[in-house]
Amino acid sequence: MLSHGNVITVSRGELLPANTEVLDGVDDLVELSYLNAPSVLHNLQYRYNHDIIYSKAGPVLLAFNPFKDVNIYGNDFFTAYKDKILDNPQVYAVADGAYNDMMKDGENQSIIISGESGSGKTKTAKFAMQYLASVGSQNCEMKSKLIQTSCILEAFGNAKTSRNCNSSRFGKLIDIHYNAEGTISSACIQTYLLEKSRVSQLCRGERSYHVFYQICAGAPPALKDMLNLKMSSEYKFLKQSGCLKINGVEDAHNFKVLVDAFDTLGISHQDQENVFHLLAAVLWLGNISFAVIDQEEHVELVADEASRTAARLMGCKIDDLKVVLSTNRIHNTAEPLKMQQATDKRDALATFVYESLFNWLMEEVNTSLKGDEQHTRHTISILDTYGFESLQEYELEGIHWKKVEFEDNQECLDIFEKKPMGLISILNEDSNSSKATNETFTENIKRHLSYNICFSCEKGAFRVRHYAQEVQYDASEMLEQNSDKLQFDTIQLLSSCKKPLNHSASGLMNQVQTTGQSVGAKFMDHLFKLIQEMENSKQHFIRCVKPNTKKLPGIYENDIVWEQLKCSQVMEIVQITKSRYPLRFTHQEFASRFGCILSKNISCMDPLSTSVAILQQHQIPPQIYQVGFTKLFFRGQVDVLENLRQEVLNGTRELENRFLGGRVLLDFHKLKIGIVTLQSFVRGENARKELNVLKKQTQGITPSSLNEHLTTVVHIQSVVRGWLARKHFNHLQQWKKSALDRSRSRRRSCSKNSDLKYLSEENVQFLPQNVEELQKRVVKAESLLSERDHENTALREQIREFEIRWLEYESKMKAIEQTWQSQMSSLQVNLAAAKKTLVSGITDVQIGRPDDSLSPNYYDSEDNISGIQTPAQMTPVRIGNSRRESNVISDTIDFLSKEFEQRKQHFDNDAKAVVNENPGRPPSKQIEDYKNLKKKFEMWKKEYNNRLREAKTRLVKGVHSESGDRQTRHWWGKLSKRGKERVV
Ligand SMILES: Nc1ncnc2c1ncn2[C@@H]1O[C@H](COP(=O)(O)OP(=O)(O)OP(=O)(O)O)[C@@H](O)[C@H]1O
Repeated sequence: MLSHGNVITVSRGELLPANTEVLDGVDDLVELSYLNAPSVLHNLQYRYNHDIIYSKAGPVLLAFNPFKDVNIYGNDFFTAYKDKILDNPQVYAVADGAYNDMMKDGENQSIIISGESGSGKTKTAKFAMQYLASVGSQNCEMKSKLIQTSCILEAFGNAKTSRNCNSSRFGKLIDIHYNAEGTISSACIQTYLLEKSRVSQLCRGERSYHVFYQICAGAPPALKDMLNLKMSSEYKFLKQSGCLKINGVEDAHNFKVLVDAFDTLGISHQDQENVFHLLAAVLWLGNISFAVIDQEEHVELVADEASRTAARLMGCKIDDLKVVLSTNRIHNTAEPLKMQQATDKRDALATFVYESLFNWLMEEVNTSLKGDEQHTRHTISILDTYGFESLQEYELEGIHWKKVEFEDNQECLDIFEKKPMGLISILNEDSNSSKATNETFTENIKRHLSYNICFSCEKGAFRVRHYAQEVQYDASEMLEQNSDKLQFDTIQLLSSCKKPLNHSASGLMNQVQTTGQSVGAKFMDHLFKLIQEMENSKQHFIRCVKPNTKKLPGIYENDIVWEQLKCSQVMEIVQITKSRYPLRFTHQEFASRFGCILSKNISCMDPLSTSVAILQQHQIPPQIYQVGFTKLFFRGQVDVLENLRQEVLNGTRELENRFLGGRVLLDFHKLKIGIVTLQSFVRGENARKELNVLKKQTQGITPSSLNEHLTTVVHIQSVVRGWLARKHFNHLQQWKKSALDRSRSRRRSCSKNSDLKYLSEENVQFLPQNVEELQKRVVKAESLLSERDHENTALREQIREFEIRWLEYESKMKAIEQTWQSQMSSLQVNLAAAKKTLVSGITDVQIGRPDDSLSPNYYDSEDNISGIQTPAQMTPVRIGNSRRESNVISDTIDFLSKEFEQRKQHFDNDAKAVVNENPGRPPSKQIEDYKNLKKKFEMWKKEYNNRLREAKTRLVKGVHSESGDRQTRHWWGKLSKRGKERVV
């Protein structure tokens, strides 16, 4: 049954009363009127069944693990909480509260997440981190890096346990640093106490670190070849627990996600390769086996695939590995090891390599998260450890309060941390002593701790009664486990390895060796540093609760939940919150914060009086606050005061803005006036300079000469104007005159029409009115004139073209004429020659000179080239026939000769006429005339040639006998020869 008292208890499986109060919409357990275990549990169950996984227990956020995806995260919810649209309990609300407090109060903040394994701490921390990364992320790169770190941390630091398939096997503190504007400047992740024994030892059904299974399943073939990587079932370290897979988890896919995260964080491919080498080396180290070599069961490393591959991947010689793992070097002598010792040494080496790798990776992650650290102002830390609250304060301050007793854990804590003889101190001392054994250690703790009521000791073990329950510890291996030392030869081996990460590992190892810190000492060191950090920040608590052990959604096990609430003392916290004064200010703080809303002048008042005066002036009910000696205590936020302060601040800001605005305006006007004055000075100066330049330029010009110039200009203007006026006048006169003439002539022709007289007079009178008309005409005439001008220009251009062509034609005609002339002269020559021959022939006939040289072929065929042919109408006459016939031939020749002269004259005249008499005739027409003339000439020439040939025949046949033949032949032969040489 339930019982109330100092400690609230509920027995396992007990049913809750049916009438327990359930308040729909009550987010905070503090609001419950019946604050007892059943009502608390009933309300939480009700909420859980309605998928409301977050509730408040005073200052603590209770987060129930839903074991399923609930749609309350992501961008929309982020915005809703950021913009205060939603304010119900949620991890985003806590993160937002921390961020706002940091910005408002300028204080570091911490979110402390606690809960048992599998309750959802890692998930909750991830959501908080995502919110804080987004709210302060103008730096998107930093945001994605921060989010990607979870993936690396989980791969290397999480494993499947019996309680949680993704259990974090290390503690972590995530520090997110912000600048004054609230933007992330950098981040840092500190990790604590990795469970390194998990590398070599696994409980049944559990797994080693996820990354081993991921690399075996997801490494690409080339990488697998390089590392000689097998399936996870081939490695002793992995297969020993009989669990290689997790339902619903894709190891191969997660390997790709891991590599992406490495890339996002800027871890080089070479470093990634080194990391994979060492992971494979750890797996192959686990497969190294030993063979017994003597009677005393000493062993030696077997040089097989496992040892060879492990040595290769670590970058050391297999012989060195063999010596280190098979012997212990003590004072320059190598002592052979037995099977267990050799196996332990091998496991220690593998474990150490993995731990060093983990630490190196964290350093790399932090290097990548380093940003603009110079501008860091404040930090929000996310931690998974529970905080503490001091209640002694109320008494010291003289505050009246209803004391809530809750079980003090100090006795239990003393067992571990009390100095000089707490468990950790004794453990450290004995670990450093060469004489200490497990037995002496057990004796020691029994002697020093038996006084503590929470401690009891048995043979080889001891028991501690913790707040939740009693735990038995096995003391037999504590000394060994507490020592973190590697043997010297192992360190030497690691230092000789070629893989760069091994060097950093050995560097880390040296550090451990020199500081000589044991596991316990390191733990305490970390713990105290953490507490210090938390104490210097404002804390926000999240308690994760696991609703069932089956890890299934929708199942709410009251006793499991109750145990967790009990262990975290949730009921006490709620009761304390209800009865306490969580909000407190020193009098100085309160007076300086709210002094602005006090109407009195506070300059001469002390802080306490000011605080009291503020409370009184604003009638704050005394039941919600108490005045201590140095501080004021409030049950909650004093909204009235906060709102008033905000109003005053807003008013002041407004006033300040206006004042500043007014000042800026004033300054602006002053500046403007100054600028205008300056501009006028500059313009004046420029004008003066220009004037000086002008003065210099016009130095030679005196005012009198200027006047003369002016007079001359005016005179010219008046002359021009006069001339224009006269011209216009003359024009008008002429027009008038011509109009009168026209009217007179019309009058004469129509004398009957007496009106014409008046009409002309009218016209004359009408003239001035027609000026406009005239002007129009003038404009028209001008435009016509300009048109004509254009036409003229075009015509001129045409004429020029014609002239050019004319010159061309002229030269052609001259050439034709020359040809003509030459043809004519050739004909003339022929004719003359014919004449001469004829005369001499006649003479020869008359004196009877014989000539045998006349050949029957005496005449050449028609001379086609020269066009010279035998004269036509020349009737051949036999010499000696008659005198009359020779006269006829002579007449014919004369006639031909005359005709030739006449024709020549005609053709010459015609040719000249074509060129000279009609120069306006287009050249093409002239060419045509020429062609016609030429045709005529050709026709005449042909006909003339026929006649000439005829005359010649007659001459040859009739008149010339033998002697004439020789002469003619001589003439024709010459003519023919010449004709061939001539070119027509
Ligand atoms: N808010 C949540 N929404 C959905 N599932 C959740 C939530 N919180 C926890 N879980 C589920 O519970 C599992 C365990 O959660 P988580 O790993 O965060 O527990 P833990 O407290 O960190 O455990 P450990 O201490 O062993 O690391 C998660 O893998 C996830 O399946």
